[in-house]
Amino acid sequence: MKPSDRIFCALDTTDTDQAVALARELKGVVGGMKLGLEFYCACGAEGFKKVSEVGMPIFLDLKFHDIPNTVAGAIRSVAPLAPRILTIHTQGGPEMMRRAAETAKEEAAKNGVPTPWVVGVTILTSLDQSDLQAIGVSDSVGDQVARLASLAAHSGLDGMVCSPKEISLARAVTNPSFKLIVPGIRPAGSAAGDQKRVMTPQEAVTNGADVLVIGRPITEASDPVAAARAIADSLA
Ligand SMILES: O=C(O)c1cc(=O)[nH]c(=O)n1[C@@H]1O[C@H](COP(=O)(O)O)[C@@H](O)[C@H]1O
Repeated sequence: MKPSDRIFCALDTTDTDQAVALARELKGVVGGMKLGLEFYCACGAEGFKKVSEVGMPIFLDLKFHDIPNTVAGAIRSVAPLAPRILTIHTQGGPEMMRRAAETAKEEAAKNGVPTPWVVGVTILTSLDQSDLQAIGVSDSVGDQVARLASLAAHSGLDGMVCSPKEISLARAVTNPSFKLIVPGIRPAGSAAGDQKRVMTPQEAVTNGADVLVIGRPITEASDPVAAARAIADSLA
């Protein structure tokens, strides 16, 4: 695997044509595309299929967070799209995570497509210690991420989403095949925006990230392909 294959570019847009155009330009420069709530709520499964036709792995990031039966149903609904990675929230609890992982396997077999990695979002990278306190979590961010990482691994998930700052803590409680998907990535000098727990792409990979999720530092650059190439080169 080339180092740049680790990069999934977040196409946070409501415009299918724009997403397809950028996916075509970034093909071969990064490893895959991430389509999330903004894109999917506007463009739906049809939009997903158009981006998928470009021929890169797609990370479908809908962060399912509901009761086990509803999350299993949502996974059945998107399974025919054959995403490479799917997100759910670890805070849905162990039974929800177990059902999600089982359903993804069953549906992939039924549809004759590869099973996606079902990965659990832990503590969003836009939150810091004071935000956690505001929602009644008195543990440190690191302790809470480690707790959710262990729960996710024991509940049958393929991996988890965390900030680059918690990679070592997550690794310490999971086995090496457990995938660490890492947003909150900012090349030196780029604006953090709403992200609070950030590191550079190089630092995240050195710490052990399997996948880097990078949006605005690429999509809002004056030359997105050059920006993606510079990030890829920094990993080589
Ligand atoms: O699940 C995610 O991908 C995710 C989890 C998280 O904790 N933080 C986070 O930023 N993300 C996603 O990662 C992407 C980061 O985008 P940028 O901040 O523009 O690089 C967005 O599409 C977010 O939805």
